[in-house]
Amino acid sequence: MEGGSPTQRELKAHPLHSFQVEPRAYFNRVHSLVYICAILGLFYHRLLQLFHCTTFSSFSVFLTMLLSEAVLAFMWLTTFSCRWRPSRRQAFPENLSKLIKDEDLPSLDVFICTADPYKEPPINVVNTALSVMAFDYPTEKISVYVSDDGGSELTLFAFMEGAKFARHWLPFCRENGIEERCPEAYFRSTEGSRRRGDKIKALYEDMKDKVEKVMETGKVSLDQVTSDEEREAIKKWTDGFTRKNHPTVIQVLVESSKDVDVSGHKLPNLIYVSREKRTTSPHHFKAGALNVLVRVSGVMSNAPVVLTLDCDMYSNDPQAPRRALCYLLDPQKASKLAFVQFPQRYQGINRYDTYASELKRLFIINPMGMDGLKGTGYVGTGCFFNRHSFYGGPSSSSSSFSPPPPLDVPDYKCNGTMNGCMIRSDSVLKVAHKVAGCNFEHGTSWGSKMGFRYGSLVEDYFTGYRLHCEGWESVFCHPEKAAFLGDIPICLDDALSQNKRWCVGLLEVGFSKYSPLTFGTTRISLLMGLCYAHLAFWGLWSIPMAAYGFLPQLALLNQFQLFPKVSDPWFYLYVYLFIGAYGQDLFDFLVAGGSIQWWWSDQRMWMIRGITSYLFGLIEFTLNQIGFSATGFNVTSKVIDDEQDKHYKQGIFEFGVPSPLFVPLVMVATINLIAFVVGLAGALMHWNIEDMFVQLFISGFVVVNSWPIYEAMVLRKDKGSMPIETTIKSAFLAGLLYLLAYFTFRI
Ligand SMILES: O=c1ccn([C@@H]2O[C@H](COP(=O)(O)OP(=O)(O)O[C@H]3O[C@H](CO)[C@@H](O)[C@H](O)[C@H]3O)[C@@H](O)[C@H]2O)c(=O)[nH]1
Ligand SMILES: [Mn+2]
Repeated sequence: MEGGSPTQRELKAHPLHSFQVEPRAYFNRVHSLVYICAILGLFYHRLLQLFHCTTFSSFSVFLTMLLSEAVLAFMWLTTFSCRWRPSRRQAFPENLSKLIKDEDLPSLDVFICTADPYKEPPINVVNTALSVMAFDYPTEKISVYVSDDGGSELTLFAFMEGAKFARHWLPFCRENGIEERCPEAYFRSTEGSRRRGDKIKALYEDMKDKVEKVMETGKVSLDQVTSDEEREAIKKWTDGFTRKNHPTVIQVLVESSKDVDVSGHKLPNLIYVSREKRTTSPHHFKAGALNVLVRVSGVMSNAPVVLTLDCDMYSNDPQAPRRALCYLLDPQKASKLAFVQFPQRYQGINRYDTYASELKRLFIINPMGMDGLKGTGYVGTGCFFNRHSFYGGPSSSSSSFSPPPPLDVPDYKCNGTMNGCMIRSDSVLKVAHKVAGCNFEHGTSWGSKMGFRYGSLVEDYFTGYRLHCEGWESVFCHPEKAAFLGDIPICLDDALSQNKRWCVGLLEVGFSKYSPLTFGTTRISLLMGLCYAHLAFWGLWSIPMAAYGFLPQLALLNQFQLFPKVSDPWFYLYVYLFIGAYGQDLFDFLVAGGSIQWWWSDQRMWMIRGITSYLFGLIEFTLNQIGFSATGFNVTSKVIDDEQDKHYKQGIFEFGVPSPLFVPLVMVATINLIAFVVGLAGALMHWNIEDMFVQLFISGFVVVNSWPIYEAMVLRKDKGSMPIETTIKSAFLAGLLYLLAYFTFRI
């Protein structure tokens, strides 16, 4: 470390962090054991049924049920590994300052990725950058790198304006003790909104207006920029410059060693990078962008600590770097610690969390479970890395946090530290352009053994997983106050498409030679491998979901019994399997600070994703494998449409677009409603309700969950209702399915 690590004695007096296994771990273990026995019972019962089948159709129906339940059981077993040792940590940043002087803190490189100015408004990206430039951390030690995969002069222009505003914003925060360092969030807050007419507010509005103006015209004209340097930069957008085909643009907007704010203090470095793109060369999406930043920053500032952020994830806690350092600088952990991950948390979630955007299981519950083993996975944003982890496995020799090696670039003589050379100097810029070129990685280990890993659409998951396989560890840092806050999709199609992309990316890992089931369980540990497998095979949820969404209902309509009747003792096994799984899920959710209402939305979205995102994800992945198509990284829109926003705030589902994802959803909703009504009427009139009770219950449960879909199909007339073509298409397909079932059950 730059100033020497704290000694054991000092650490005893001023601990940097604490760790505790949650008491519920023991309950979880016992319950899991009981549940596993129940699963074995289920298989036994299903096999008995199979042996007693007399017709081919009943045999295939029971076999489908058995296979679906095998998938459910597999997924249950993998969640069990996340429940084995849930743990909780606490960091004590107040002790850090007692052990390490500010001037001895390591420098910090922050990477912010953006990819499309029309889906990710540049003014928001600027806000994210300003919020981290204003971290409660020695400013001259911070360098912020913005990667613009959209290759847009609009984004560069926004950052030119942002750099000027930073000169006012940073001293303003410092002098007034402002906690909220993201300007937009600050001016929205009660305290900030009182600043109407203030100079700082006027400056902010002025910047925003300028950025909005260029956004409207879609172009930056040369009279909109003030200095020669800016004009030269904008001139790089020549006629042949497109987002998919353009040379590297690197613009140093603020240089710490030269530029000061309005009160004379040093500013952080701020560097805009748009890597070279050629249609002939793969660019590996976000992972590729991050690797370019690893190298460009390696040439310019080469900080030992790197923070990665998505463009919408602004800093909500200026202490976040110091919290992360409580772990990264601990001499007992340092040599093996690859990263400290803060959970993804979001602003603007509505009262019901309609689309389960909080993703509590993915971002909080499971990470707490993995943190008790070897550490949580990487989730793409809000993560502080030890730069060493980009270059290979942990070294067994060093016991403390050491400065990273200089970047290995042929003919590169600069020593790779800020003190070494000015980052605007020609020699540094020349190398920086070279390492940002699209051919630089040819024949190197970047993306395979170095940096962020290629080969999956979820580069975050894959990279974290590979680091764990190499022997690195990680830490889940989950303070009450969110360290970073991001945007959520506010219409169903966006939410489901995002999940579909994740699902494809996860399957890419699940079925690769690095599959967590084989590679992971042997390289890390059995339990860690299973935790990773739980995510990798998300797409498989769609199999039992589709089976349970259609089969029991179609069977009910044809009076075919799939489950034991109420008076049969086996009935209680199914009751327990249902209540045990749902109950444990609710329990986990509540313990992690959730409410019943949000849990309800969460389980509903789980079912919705099951037959939409996961199903389409699984199909798309299969098609990709046999070479039919290739999936790209479809960036999630962060633009707020007013009408959608209104609906979201009211908790109304937003359909609106005729998305193919909605087709199976409407089919399930329709078939379940019909099955429930017909089944109930039939049961009340002529058959015995107890025979079909389980099937009736399942249909009823789906109907209750599908309420918003019925509303959108029949009752609503607004723009967010279900497009009529989707309803017609789905009704037609549901009819076909019914006919198919009718003949199957009757042969
Ligand atoms: O070619 C690309 C595509 C995306 N991005 C950036 O990647 C980030 C994440 O993209 P987004 O559309 O917001 O995807 P999400 O699904 O919301 O992102 C989650 O999932 C991704 C993996 O699929 C992770 O990379 C993210 O960190 C994680 O928040 C954004 O800042 C984008 O600008 C790029 O830089 N280059
Ligand atoms: Mn995002």
